[in-house]
Amino acid sequence: MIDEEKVKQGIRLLLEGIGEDINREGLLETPDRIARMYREICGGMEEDAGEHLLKTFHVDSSEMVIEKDITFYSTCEHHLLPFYGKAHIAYIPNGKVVGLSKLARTVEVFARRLQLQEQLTGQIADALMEHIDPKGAIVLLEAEHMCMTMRGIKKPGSKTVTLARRGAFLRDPALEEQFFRMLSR
Ligand SMILES: Nc1nc2c(ncn2[C@@H]2O[C@H](COP(=O)(O)OP(=O)(O)OP(=O)(O)O)[C@@H](O)[C@H]2O)c(=O)[nH]1
Ligand SMILES: [Zn+2]
Repeated sequence: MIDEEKVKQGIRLLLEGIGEDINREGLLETPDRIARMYREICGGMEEDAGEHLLKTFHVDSSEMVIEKDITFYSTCEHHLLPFYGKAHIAYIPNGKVVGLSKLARTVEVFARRLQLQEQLTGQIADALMEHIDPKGAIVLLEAEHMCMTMRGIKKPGSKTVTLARRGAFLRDPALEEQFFRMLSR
């Protein structure tokens, strides 16, 4: 549960820490605004992916389903700076599928937390395995980390690519190849 009062106190301290005047006009509402913003960008902490993956539809096919180019924004737990990019998800149904929007909702649940990209990728794949019980799932994330671009090493344009394979995607390299082929079409 996000404690907005604590976030506000923290932001006031941060502003004082960097030498700002917390009483100047432009900053008066900033602690309050940032507390509301954290409720949004860390809102996934209060959500369970299972709620979105509850409703399933029966299918006879066990052909791969891919949802690609899902834009996501997350926050790096080391620097509290954004990392953002595209998520590509595929799974092989085992008698049931979920509504397509629910794949993007699953990405949102885990992206709207303080994260590591590798962990975010794995959590999405694990949620699909747990709640849809597919034959396999694979998640590819490509993202730019602001902590790598606007500060520190300063490498704008560098992309971090992470992959999580589960079930049949671990056992059968041909499935992984099919996923990459379909992504690049
Ligand atoms: N593996 C991984 N590392 C990340 C992620 N986001 C940020 N990092 C890295 O976390 C590391 C933190 O390194 P530290 O040496 O503790 O922090 P730092 O002194 O700010 O490091 P620099 O960024 O190199 O200036 C950096 O190398 C970041 O690039 C992520 O999602 N996954
Ligand atoms: Zn970072």
